[in-house]
Amino acid sequence: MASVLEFTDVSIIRDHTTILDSLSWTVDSAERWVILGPNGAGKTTLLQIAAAMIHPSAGTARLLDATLGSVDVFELRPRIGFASSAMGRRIPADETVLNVVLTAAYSVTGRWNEEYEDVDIRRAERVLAEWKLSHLAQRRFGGLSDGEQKRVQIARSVMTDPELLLLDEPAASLDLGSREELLQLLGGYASAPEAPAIVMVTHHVEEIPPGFTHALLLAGGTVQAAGPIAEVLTADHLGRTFGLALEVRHEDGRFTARAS
Ligand SMILES: Nc1ncnc2c1ncn2[C@@H]1O[C@H](COP(=O)(O)OP(=O)(O)OP(=O)(O)O)[C@@H](O)[C@H]1O
Repeated sequence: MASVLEFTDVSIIRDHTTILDSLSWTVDSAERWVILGPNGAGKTTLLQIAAAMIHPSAGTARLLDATLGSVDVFELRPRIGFASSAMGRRIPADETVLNVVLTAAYSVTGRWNEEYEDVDIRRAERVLAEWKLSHLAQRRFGGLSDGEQKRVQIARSVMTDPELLLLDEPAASLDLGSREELLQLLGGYASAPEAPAIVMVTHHVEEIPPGFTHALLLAGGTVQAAGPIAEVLTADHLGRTFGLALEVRHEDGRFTARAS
């Protein structure tokens, strides 16, 4: 199994504050990771390094066999899919769903004057079908529901067939039906052997799709626990990470947690 991400003693320091503290972590190509931790733990910052958007202040971050700092990030980024609400806000509201997904092939948001190839259009249509969006292909992005917009952002992030897929809180703000629909799609995608390595940040264990294999718990910029999901998402580890006594259940590939 090849590693797609390898962090060694990675720290991020901003304004004299240590946001990530000497973090070491490896993700292999067949693994699907979830990152959990309280507000301000450093989850989004960690994902930004994994997306080659920021460099470590100290330590070494290797992504897809390249070391950040000695590689052209503009060559690296198209190989990494990234969906977050911050990126969603940059998508023009009047763009059609088909074009939002299609423009990923050219790493731009908004369709300007690119000439698209038939092969890209066919792939975009296939990706839309995979994420149950075909019926919305000609609708404007800004007019979609939150749940539909999240699915479009994920479809866009997988359009380039990435080797690493990063998802920052994909189920945040969704109603129960939209969340379950998204988790079913994500679970199906994650379970396919040809899917890329996936790293997903979430606030809730209930939002972890079935098929995820590993978990990393982060608090105060340090790793509290990391490894196979069933060994990490225990009442002990989660309780320590969130600072309260918890009861955790794991049934049919899904987790629930509540104060005990
Ligand atoms: N440029 C910066 N300068 C100073 N502090 C920063 C900077 N960027 C982030 N931080 C701080 O670093 C900490 C970690 O932020 P980050 O967004 O990574 O956390 P998070 O775990 O994703 O939080 P949340 O769950 O609330 O989204 C926060 O306390 C944040 O205020």
